[in-house]
Amino acid sequence: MSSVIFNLFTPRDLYVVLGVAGVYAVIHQLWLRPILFSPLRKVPGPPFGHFLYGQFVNIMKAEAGVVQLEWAEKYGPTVRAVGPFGLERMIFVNQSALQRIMVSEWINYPRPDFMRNILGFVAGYGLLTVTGNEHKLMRRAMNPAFSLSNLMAQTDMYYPPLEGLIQILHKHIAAQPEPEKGTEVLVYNWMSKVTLDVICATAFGYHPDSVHNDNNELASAYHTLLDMQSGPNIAALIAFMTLIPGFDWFLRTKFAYKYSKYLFRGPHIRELQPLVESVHRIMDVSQQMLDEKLREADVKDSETKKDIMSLLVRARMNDTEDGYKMTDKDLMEQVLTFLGAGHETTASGLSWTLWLLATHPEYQDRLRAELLPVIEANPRPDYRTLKDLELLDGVIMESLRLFPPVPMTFRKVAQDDWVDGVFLPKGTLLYIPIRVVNTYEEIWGSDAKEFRPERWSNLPPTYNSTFSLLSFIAGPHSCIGRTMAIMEMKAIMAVIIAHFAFEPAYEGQAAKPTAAITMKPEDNLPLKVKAVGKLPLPL
Ligand code: HEM
Repeated sequence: MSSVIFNLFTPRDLYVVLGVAGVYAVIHQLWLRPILFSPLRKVPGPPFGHFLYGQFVNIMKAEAGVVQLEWAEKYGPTVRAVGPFGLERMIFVNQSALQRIMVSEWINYPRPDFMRNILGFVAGYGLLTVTGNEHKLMRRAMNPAFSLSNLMAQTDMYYPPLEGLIQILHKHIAAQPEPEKGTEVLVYNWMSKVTLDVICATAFGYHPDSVHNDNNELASAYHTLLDMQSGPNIAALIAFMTLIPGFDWFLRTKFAYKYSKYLFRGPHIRELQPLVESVHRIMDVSQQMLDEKLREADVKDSETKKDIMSLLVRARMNDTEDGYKMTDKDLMEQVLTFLGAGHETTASGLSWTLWLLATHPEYQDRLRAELLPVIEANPRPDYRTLKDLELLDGVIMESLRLFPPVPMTFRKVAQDDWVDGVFLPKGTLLYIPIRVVNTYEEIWGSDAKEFRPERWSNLPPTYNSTFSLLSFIAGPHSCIGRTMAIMEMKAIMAVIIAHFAFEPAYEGQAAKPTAAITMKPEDNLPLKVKAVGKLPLPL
């Protein structure tokens, strides 16, 4: 047979045929499939866009979620858009679709590989990356550490770093030539230090004191990592992770760390050097924290420790019904996950809350009036006290709604399925529209984009407690740290607003959210801060 083919075609002819087939495959992937053949081509949505990058260019230019919200408002709750290299993505806003994707059929909608690789590399191959049965078992093992009783017992741990910040800000202001005029601070940087100290205390019983210590190893490594978070850098990382199998694993090796200066040179790749270095520095400190936990586990008084890792290490010693046990390696990945998932998200949430209060002074004054008597009575309010403060609750929830620290996430279709009457072929990419749903007029009303904390005391009839606020998403992969994050934000906001007033740093200042994995302020949010009230300085 092969000799017949060789008699018909010369090797040159074969090269030509292969070349033509290759060119056709590229044209098919880039244009013919999305325009003519894809089963999704008739779903309403924006035009094709850039000939190579589709709508990706518009997405990258805008704030996270804004373009997608415009599409949902223009084309309806089911939207299809073409991304880079002809790859389509679907957006579903309706509750029925979100219910299927995130809750009832969640196993058929895992996180896509590129996302798991990136998350695994920067935030550990733990709960954020596992899926299916492995996820069920891991989550079950971790749930008790996030129980309400444990969170209530941890509230006290929020205050030492916060009180350190209060003292530093008072000193800064007092040192100004005209203290009554206040001083300018980079709000995000301070919130990031406080939340790093809080997560280290609550998750590991470790006290880096980054609020006082500018050179703290962990804080400076995160600082480098977060400074690199930009749309183009994330896009480049996605491209590397998709095109080079095992690339995330390679970046984690000691070899990549040791030779990063030589390996990562040249355009688009040089950003990998600080990234690899900071991830390895974070891994080194995480390993030290874990070693300490494992040593402590043998000590008798470790029974009294309430931090999350102590609970996980102790739980590992007991037999479980399903026989699931975390290995030392699993525990190490969880350390990275708690640091990655629980620190910067909360810092961004707090920063956006202060931005909203700085630009809505009437709410700031009302909030302070609610908080002052509480903080005067007890400078370290407990869980129940914080939970019952109505305006504080409205302010935090409204901030998480308008500026969700994770503005979107992705899922892929594992097996062909139908959602809201649309056939989704295996492999289709789904954009989970967190910020879109949070500000969708059909759910929230015509003032959906406005900051109106009182709406939380009188929610619209279209509101659904699981699917109308997606800041922590829904279903088995929803944020395990949700209650902890809200509590921590409330405690920090209560004390800060009782002590200080915040104003925009300059006239015409605008919010500048990054369009990367998390939505932090691009300029680290400069704000003017002034001392208010006559509360005693924390000891
Ligand atoms: C305001 C703060 C926070 C926000 C907005 C937030 C948001 C989210 C979102 C949207 C997800 C789902 C991501 C996805 O599936 O693609 C998630 C998952 C997760 N979050 Fe959070 N988070 C916050 C704080 C925390 C804290 C404090 C912790 C832990 C101490 C934490 C730990 C996790 C973990 C482990 C997951 C993975 C859950 C799973 O797949 O089972 N988060 N978070």
